[in-house]
Amino acid sequence: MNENQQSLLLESAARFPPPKGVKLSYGTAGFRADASLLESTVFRVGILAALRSLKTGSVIGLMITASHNKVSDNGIKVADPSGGMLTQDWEPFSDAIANAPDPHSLLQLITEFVKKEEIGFEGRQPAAEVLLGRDTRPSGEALLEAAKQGITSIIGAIGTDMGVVTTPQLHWMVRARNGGLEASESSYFHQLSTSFRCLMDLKPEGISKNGNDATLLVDGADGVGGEKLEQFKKMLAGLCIEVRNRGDGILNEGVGADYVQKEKVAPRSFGSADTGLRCASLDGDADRLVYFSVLSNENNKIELVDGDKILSLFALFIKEQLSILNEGEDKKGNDSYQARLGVVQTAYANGASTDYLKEMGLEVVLTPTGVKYLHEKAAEFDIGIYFEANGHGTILFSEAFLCWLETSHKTLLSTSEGSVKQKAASRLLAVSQLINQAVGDALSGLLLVEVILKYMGWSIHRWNELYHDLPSRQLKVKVVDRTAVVTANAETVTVQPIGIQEAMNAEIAKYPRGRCFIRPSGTEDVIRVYAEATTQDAADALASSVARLVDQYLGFGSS
Ligand SMILES: CC(=O)N[C@H]1[C@@H](OP(=O)(O)O)O[C@H](CO)[C@@H](O)[C@@H]1O
Ligand SMILES: [Mg+2]
Repeated sequence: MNENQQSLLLESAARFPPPKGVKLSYGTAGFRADASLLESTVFRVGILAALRSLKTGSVIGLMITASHNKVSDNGIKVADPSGGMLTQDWEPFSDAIANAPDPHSLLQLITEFVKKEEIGFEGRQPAAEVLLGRDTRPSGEALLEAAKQGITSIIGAIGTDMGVVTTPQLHWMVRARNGGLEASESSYFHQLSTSFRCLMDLKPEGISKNGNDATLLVDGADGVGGEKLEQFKKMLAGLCIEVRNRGDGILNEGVGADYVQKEKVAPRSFGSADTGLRCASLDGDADRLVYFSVLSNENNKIELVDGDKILSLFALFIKEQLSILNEGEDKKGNDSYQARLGVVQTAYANGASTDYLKEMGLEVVLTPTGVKYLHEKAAEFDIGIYFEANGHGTILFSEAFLCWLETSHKTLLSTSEGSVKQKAASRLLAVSQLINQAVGDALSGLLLVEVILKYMGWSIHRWNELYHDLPSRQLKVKVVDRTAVVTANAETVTVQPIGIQEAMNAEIAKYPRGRCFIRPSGTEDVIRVYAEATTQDAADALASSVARLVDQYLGFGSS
């Protein structure tokens, strides 16, 4: 780095002093905190994004959002060239610069990192480009400006403001730009609506209705997703959507996918008048989706159709299309492609969903919590479907498989057998266009659910009957130091503190089909406890006894 660059960094960093006594970490999903604490972090992540763009020679994304957190919080996440999450190799650097106490120590960290990563400052003009987006939080505009100043304190880097967008829209745009395509909201809406229409046109004739033609009611969490869907729904012929909570109330307060999934109650503006209808809920930045239906007679209680069931529905549909494509191919010895279809879940997936997927003959892989881990694993399959129980997930298609699919789609003969197969190939190609390949996306996920329900002729209730969830309970325990809990085997086993797993095993053994694990949260200062058993009382009792163990081993009275 030359002297001009160094003095520009020192001068601009001096305008964004970090708050005293606050330690931030990149965490499960970027930096998150009260918005008033974030200006300097966001400025510094702007520098990081510009460096990442220089290093990769590609466009990078920066999204200002705190997702389902309260409206006074905010946060920042980085999108890598593929549109996926920032490479985990750069997380320690992001933590280090976010916490550097003054401009000189910041400059030193940057200088060392640039040298280690061999980042060159010469070449193309502009040398680096970062796409910026934000959700509807009032603090977003000022934070976006701070991020822009971080970007432009790297000479030759520019920041392009994409305005108020959902998190998945921004990731999609980064992926599109790096693939040489147009990165705009209209091209995103165009791709989704075109592939949606294509799938609707390919649904089999004579499917019985089962009530799935009724209006879909959507809870927009009073955030960006509701706004966008209200705009977008006009382009979706054949689907009737009513969006509620689209920004007139307080973001995430008694609304949104996180609230609905964790509390298992209907969000604000939904009630007994909606009993039995098909409803969906988005989170604050529209990267999570759950479905639900209000139960009659019971106070705001719902039938929850969570991420595990969305995953199961997708897996069922994809598997069916693959078997149509491969029918009879073994006998003929043609160039059929045995696509590897796999599903990825975390330990939070309901045990009944994992059993169901295994019974379908699918390869099921567990990873630690956090989309970055699930996404990485899903990318190892030809078709990898991943979902967290909370509704974040997508389907990834390998380049090799898509290439084969496009070729066979073209060459399939228009014999009766060929046309059936050609339709299956068309459906899979349309799914790869509809479903966001960069990151979990509530809007594209919702369209795929809707089209599959239409294809099957299923109501939300029929879908929910795929399997019955085992009763479960989640608890949080405050401890002295949550890093004292160390887990292994995708967080299913606790290796530290020593002895706690054996004590947990003794509790688990008391309940038929009992399952329980603990882990430190990556977004809150707590230990999370998850328990599952054959009855709600048993799941509650198991969770409480393990929470007591956590408190004994690690709580404030333990030392
Ligand atoms: C049990 C649970 O829902 N955990 C969530 C939550 O992470 P924790 O590390 O559990 O706090 O937030 C993450 C980011 O949104 C999400 O990926 C994850 O699934
Ligand atoms: Mg979110």
